[in-house]
Amino acid sequence: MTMRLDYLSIFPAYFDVLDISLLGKAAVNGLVEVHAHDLRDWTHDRHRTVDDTPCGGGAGMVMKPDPWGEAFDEIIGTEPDSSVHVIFPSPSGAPFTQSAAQELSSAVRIVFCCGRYEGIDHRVIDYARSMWTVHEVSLGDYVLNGGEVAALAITEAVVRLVPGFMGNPESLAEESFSAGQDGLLEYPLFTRPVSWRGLDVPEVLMSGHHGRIAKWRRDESVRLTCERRPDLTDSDFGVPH
Ligand SMILES: COC(=O)COc1cccc(COC(=O)c2cn[nH]c2)c1
Repeated sequence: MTMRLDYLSIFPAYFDVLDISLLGKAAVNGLVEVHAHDLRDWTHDRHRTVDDTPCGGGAGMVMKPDPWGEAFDEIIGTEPDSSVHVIFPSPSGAPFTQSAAQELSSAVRIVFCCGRYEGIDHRVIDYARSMWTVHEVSLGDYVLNGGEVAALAITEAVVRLVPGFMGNPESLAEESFSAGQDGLLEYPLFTRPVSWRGLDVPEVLMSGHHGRIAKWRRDESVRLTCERRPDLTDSDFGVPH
């Protein structure tokens, strides 16, 4: 099953990068197909205008609804279809999580709508919700100039989970935030040389004692998670079970 990814943006060249890197292979072996579109192709004035001043006043500009609607008609269609996932990266979206990436990895079609300026006319989102499955998602509590970088990040998080994409699916199981890690942060990783610039690999990892190694890794994951991400620990988390 091929996953079709569409990107609507006034800077479609952001997505040229998807033709190389990890995604290039997926595109080549038919797992994923990528289509980037210039929103200005659906404007009709000489200046190819996509923005206007906000109703009710305020600073900055808002993206007009008309180009989005016409682009939707052509790219997605005019009939409702809940199997199409439309993603609006936005500072006011719901936090994007690994479980959201996991769910989206089984989608047949994902359309990324990259906002710029202060944002997109809200009726575009309302219209999209009446037609498709819409996700307004935030990557974090900071503001970017547009949704393109967020769309690339979400794409990578999703496509690497598509069955058949990753060479070694086992490596997915042990990552941070994956179920296999019980929602803990990943433990520190080491490889050869055993001694490097006066810094040594922890002895336990060279002991060949798998029970002790597993315990060291679990303890490190717990320590790191408590230190860096208290939000990920539930109330009695800190108490060893
Ligand atoms: C309905 O959606 C919109 O109107 C989106 O509008 C905008 C406006 C400016 C910037 C962005 C890009 O997203 C972020 O900055 C972002 C995402 N995660 N954390 C920061 C999107």
